[in-house]
Amino acid sequence: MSDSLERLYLAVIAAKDLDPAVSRTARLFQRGPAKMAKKLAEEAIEVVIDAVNGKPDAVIRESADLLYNLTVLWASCGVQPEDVWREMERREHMLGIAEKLPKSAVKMPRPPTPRVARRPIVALESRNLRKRH
Ligand SMILES: N=c1c2ncn([C@@H]3O[C@H](COP(=O)(O)OP(=O)(O)OP(=O)(O)O)[C@@H](O)[C@H]3O)c2ncn1[C@@H]1O[C@H](COP(=O)(O)O)[C@@H](O)[C@H]1O
Repeated sequence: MSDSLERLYLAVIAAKDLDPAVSRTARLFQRGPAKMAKKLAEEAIEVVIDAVNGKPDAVIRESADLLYNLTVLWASCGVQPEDVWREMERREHMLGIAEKLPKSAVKMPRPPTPRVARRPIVALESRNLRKRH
């Protein structure tokens, strides 16, 4: 999967300076990051709608459009696919470490003890009390 995304990213980089009249990618670069972000968000919503409506074939097609628009946005903000893979590897490594830790080593923080407001202690001594007659 990462190979095909890298090829797509390179195709996007190669197309971004073409004539906007013939290249959708060049058109997106001409319109700028806000337009790219809008297209990405629209594709994400289409994926979500198709998934909720139980249309896996449409989810596949819209996911391919989503990934195309994601690579366009990466390219526009100077993010390379390797940067994303590196972050994914970092997370995988961190989770691997967490899985290997013995359960006893993982200390759960204690819930804070509720603080009860104390009333001042007043000594009641009967000899100081005046008797009512
Ligand atoms: N991989 C893709 C790719 N995936 C999806 N898309 C396009 O993105 C569209 C999704 O956006 P929309 O649903 O909004 O489509 P639309 O409504 O028909 O189009 P617009 O209103 O946005 O013009 C799809 O219909 C595809 O045409 C892609 N366009 C280009 N590429 C690749 O990008 C590279 C550069 O291509 P050009 O941009 O054509 O130079 C080439 O390698 C292409 O294969």
